[in-house]
Amino acid sequence: MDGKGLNSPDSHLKDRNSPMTNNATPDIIYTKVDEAPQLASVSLLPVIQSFAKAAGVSVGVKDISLAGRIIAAFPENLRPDQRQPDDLAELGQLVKSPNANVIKLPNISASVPQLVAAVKELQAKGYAIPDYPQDPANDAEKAIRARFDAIKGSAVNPILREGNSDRRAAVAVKNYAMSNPHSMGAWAPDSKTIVSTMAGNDFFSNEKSVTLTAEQAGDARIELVGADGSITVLKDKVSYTAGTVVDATFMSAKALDAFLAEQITLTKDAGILFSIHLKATMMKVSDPIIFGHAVKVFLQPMFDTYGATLAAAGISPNSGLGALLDQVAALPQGAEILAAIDAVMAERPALYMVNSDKGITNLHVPSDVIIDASIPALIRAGGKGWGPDGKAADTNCIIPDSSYAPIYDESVAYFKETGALDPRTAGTVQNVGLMAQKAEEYGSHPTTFEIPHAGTARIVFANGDIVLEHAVEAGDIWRSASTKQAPIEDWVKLAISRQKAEGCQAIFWLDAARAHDAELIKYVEPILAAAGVADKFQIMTPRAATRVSLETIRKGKNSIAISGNVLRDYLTDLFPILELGTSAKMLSIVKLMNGGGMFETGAGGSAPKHVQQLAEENHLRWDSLGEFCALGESLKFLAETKDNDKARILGNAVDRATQGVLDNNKSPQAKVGQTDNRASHYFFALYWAQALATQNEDSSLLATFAPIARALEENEAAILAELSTAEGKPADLGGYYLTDADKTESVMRASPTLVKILSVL
Ligand SMILES: NC(=O)C1=CN([C@@H]2O[C@H](COP(=O)(O)OP(=O)(O)OC[C@H]3O[C@@H](n4cnc5c(N)ncnc54)[C@H](OP(=O)(O)O)[C@@H]3O)[C@@H](O)[C@H]2O)C=CC1
Ligand SMILES: O=C(O)CCC(=O)C(=O)O
Ligand SMILES: [Mg+2]
Repeated sequence: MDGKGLNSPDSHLKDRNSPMTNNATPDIIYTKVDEAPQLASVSLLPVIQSFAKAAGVSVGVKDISLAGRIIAAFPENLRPDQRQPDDLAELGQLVKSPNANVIKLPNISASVPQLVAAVKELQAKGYAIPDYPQDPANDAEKAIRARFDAIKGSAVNPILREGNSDRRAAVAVKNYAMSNPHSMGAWAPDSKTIVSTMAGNDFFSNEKSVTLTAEQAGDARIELVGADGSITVLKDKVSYTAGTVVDATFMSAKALDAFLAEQITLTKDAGILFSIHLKATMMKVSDPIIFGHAVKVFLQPMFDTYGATLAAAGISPNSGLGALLDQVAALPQGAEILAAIDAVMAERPALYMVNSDKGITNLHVPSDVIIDASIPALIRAGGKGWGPDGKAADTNCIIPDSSYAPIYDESVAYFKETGALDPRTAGTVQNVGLMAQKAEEYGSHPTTFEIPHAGTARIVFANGDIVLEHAVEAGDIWRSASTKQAPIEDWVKLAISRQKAEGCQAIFWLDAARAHDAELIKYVEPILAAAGVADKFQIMTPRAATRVSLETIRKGKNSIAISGNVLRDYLTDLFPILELGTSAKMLSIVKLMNGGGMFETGAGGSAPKHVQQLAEENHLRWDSLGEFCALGESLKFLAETKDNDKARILGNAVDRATQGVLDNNKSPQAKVGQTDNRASHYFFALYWAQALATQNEDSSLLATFAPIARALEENEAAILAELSTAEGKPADLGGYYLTDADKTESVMRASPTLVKILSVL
């Protein structure tokens, strides 16, 4: 793709996006993202657009990629032809309108190393984007840094997710997984794998929470009162509405460091791998700091000697060992410090590896090990992580904060006791997640602070009330999160309707002993009682709910986990990865609170490993099943909201095509020579056209698609041959964050025969 917005006048795909040429909002918005899902879109989107166009449905594109967002943030630095509009801001408005119908693919939530790399690539391509100021020295740099900070981490999802989350495996997908089980590692009862978490002085144990009265609502201030009474304003204005649940908590830096030091010793003594699992992208302020502590404590003897030198050179451990090694190498004392690092590493426990062939450790990049995907993959593998010797080994999974660690601890304990889950017979755990309007920790970015000096951190509410305050020390990580009343009520109602639809077990994963959860329970119980459905639901701590849910699905039964935002994220990778092998196949619906719909594709990420494989051997293993499911839902939603019968027929045909891809085993596989993403899109198009050609509800659609189906059938061998000619050889995409449009197109649309057949529509 080129750097221009896909809806900008000269953008490459624009010419084919004819529905975008008129000014009306397209019926459906598809998102341009990054990495593997974006590569897949270059092949799949033209299929979708041409089929939809033939049915009078327009599909437009908005660019929410990392590169696109960076370009949109610095218009004054760029030539007019390089600029592009702020599509994310536009989409952020659209999702608040009842007309919204968005298909949202996973985008990069960038860590600092990813952001820096993307900027470097753009600069090399002639975009005069400023450098990311690691340590802003003046107001101008602070302003630049603020723009980058708005792009960093989970900057897209919190803006678009104006509704709560309904994630589950479509019935066809679950049935397929049961009859075609993925491999599961065996769990040994004597596995030494453990989950370790802080015993106190963390976010969980320090949490305080309050539901605001009308008097307390309004503009509040967050401040730090020093021992001498001096007041440092941390945030001068946060606005709250009545009924909002506001939490405040902190993690003690001293307690964290002591915990990490203990874990290093414990891991070494146990002879297992050391691994830390965080969400440095979604918790973009707190978790990179925690990650930095881990890097620092791991390398403590080196920091004791050279810490001041590193600090003077502006080198922070928060960006990870990878960046630190690069920066240290450039120092005059570089060789000496690198030798000191090697000496420390030799004494430390072996590290869990991201890529043992390339020497990339758990501590290299804060966004390489993302807890929602990393721990489930380890559990799926029978509790094994990869060590530096390239061999699988038992692992200490360190999750500093204890709020959510119990779900993994209980899973590990359960599988040690009972052995791995059997995907052939397991039921499913669906999720209803509280997520709308930046609920809970999701929205805590602007209200998280690394405390500059000892004192009392507190929130002063509009009427002067101070109900949330903590004695803190320098370096402590203090954070406040809030959850509005309307999203909470909407979430409980969504849970009621999902439970009614499924008729299965439904559990609110809430801990009455946790301050925040206790406030939520005060909302949940009366709503359930008023609806007369209290007996259909249970409320359990996350640990107890984990055990009960695992026992339920082991019996082949189903459960609905009704959870807060972080657990939504964790559970919608954990259960799918165990049940289906991956979370990419999930149906992920966001019922927008103002009436629109957003259909996310899968529950996972942007699979950087897959891009690497494509570049090395021109095989893309990305599975677009999530996109197929989202497309079907989006079309059916369009049919309902706009009373569009053709959209309904198109949507039902998508479901049949998806079923066809599954039944005929046409999903991508891992190796060169096997079906890949592009070939699976051909089969999807074939089955979609066949479904439209064999329905009897709309004769014009039948007339349009019968010849298309025939042409696709007749040219199967030619198309597959064209798609596979380049397999096994390197593929040049002309970039990573900003790939070259023509090069990417020639890789991803490698069958001229297929392109020609679609061009008829
Ligand atoms: N909603 C969003 O926008 C999300 C974005 N992200 C972003 O994605 C990036 C990578 O995150 P990470 O935690 O590594 O998670 P990913 O889900 O991208 O990757 C984990 C692994 O899951 C498997 N996988 C994921 N999707 C697919 C798919 N469609 N088809 C086949 N396999 C798949 C792959 O494993 P294998 O090849 O071994 O089968 C992959 O290596 C980060 O930048 C993160 O911020 C992450 C989560 C959600
Ligand atoms: O927003 C993000 O950074 C990641 C979101 C995610 O992982 C999810 O919603 O499952
Ligand atoms: Mg996730």
